Amino acid sequence: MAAQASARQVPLAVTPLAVTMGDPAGIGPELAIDAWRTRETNALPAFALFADLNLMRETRRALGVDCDVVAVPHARAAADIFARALPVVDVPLVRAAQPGVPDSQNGPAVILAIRRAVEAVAAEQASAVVTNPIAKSVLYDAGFQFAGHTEYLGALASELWPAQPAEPVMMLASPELRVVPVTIHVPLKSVPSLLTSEKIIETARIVAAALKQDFGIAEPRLVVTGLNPHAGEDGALGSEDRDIIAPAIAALRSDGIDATGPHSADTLFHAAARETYDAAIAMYHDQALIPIKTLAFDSGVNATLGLPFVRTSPDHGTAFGIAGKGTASAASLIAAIKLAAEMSTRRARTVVT
Ligand SMILES: NC(=O)C1=CN([C@@H]2O[C@H](COP(=O)(O)OP(=O)(O)OC[C@H]3O[C@@H](n4cnc5c(N)ncnc54)[C@H](O)[C@@H]3O)[C@@H](O)[C@H]2O)C=CC1
Ligand SMILES: NCC(=O)COP(=O)(O)O
Repeated sequence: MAAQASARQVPLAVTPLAVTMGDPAGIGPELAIDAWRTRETNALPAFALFADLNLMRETRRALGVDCDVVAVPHARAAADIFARALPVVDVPLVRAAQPGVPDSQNGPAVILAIRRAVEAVAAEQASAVVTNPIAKSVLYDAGFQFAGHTEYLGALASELWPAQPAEPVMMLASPELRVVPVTIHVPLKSVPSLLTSEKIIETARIVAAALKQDFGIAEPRLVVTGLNPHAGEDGALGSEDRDIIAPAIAALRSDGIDATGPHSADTLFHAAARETYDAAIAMYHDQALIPIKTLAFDSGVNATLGLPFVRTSPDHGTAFGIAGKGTASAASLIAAIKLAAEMSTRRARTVVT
């Protein structure tokens, strides 16, 4: 007899989120303090910050804000402390961070904070991961082998959840728009050779499943962009649209997925067009991210789909130019924290054991 599926209810109210410090010289530390300080007005769930304890105390002191910073031994302990203090799981840096001055010597601690946060979810001490921005080139100098969080989280998922599939897909989501780049952190000149029908199909399947599971959309509508101007103009302006993208859409449709295209990317993001779909699958990074960062820089959230755990992040980067000044907006981090809580709540309701 087949094993009967049953829903496992994770007690989310007492399972904090795991938030990472990001680059300690960027705006991540001050945004985490800002998010904590607005926890009541923004109705934020409890979170534990995986960061250097001294960094957080120094950041609070430099900003001159009221925020008690308390060390906790693990993420779950944050639940009892969050109402009165910012709970920090200490991940020590090797050198004191200076706002706006990235230091690759601190790269290993930045990477370790991400790993520790994911391990906390694997150990059911945290319900989801929210990452603050990292500077990729600084981490590359420290020997980081992955293009960004998205790719690193895919590797961590395979290591920590070996029995579950992990195919990380980047989505940027806001109330105005959801976009997904099929190719992510690659040079523009490599995009045509990396695009395959299989990659587009796999990405779109993951997006359709996530729109149902994580966003509660029963019948997701996808649009797929072309690669070339005017989606190739019947092959006159490039063949990828006709030979790679169109067959992928046909395969998705025959699988019952409501996908249309290839559409001209330049006319897919105006207000009336956005009403016609739940997510736009784009062929490369800037094709997807320019429209959402233009429309929704403050509310945009980067979510990694296709993993056995929930991960979100603000849509912006480390903003070294304004780090330490206390002027950075925490709106996108706050939106990321809220979305992580919503996504993990939805998943907890449908976890099958
Ligand atoms: N999730 C992540 O880890 C991401 C990391 N990055 C990294 O960030 C670094 C810098 O990238 P940039 O392209 O310069 O993008 P950026 O987002 O750091 O900065 C772009 C512009 O937006 C402003 N800005 C960014 N966030 C802001 C905020 N919260 N409040 C007010 N103004 C804000 C900055 O001051 C700057 O003028 C790169 O090394 C990149 O790898 C970029 C995007 C995402
Ligand atoms: N431009 C988006 C970005 O760089 C975020 O990448 P990741 O670090 O979340 O993979």
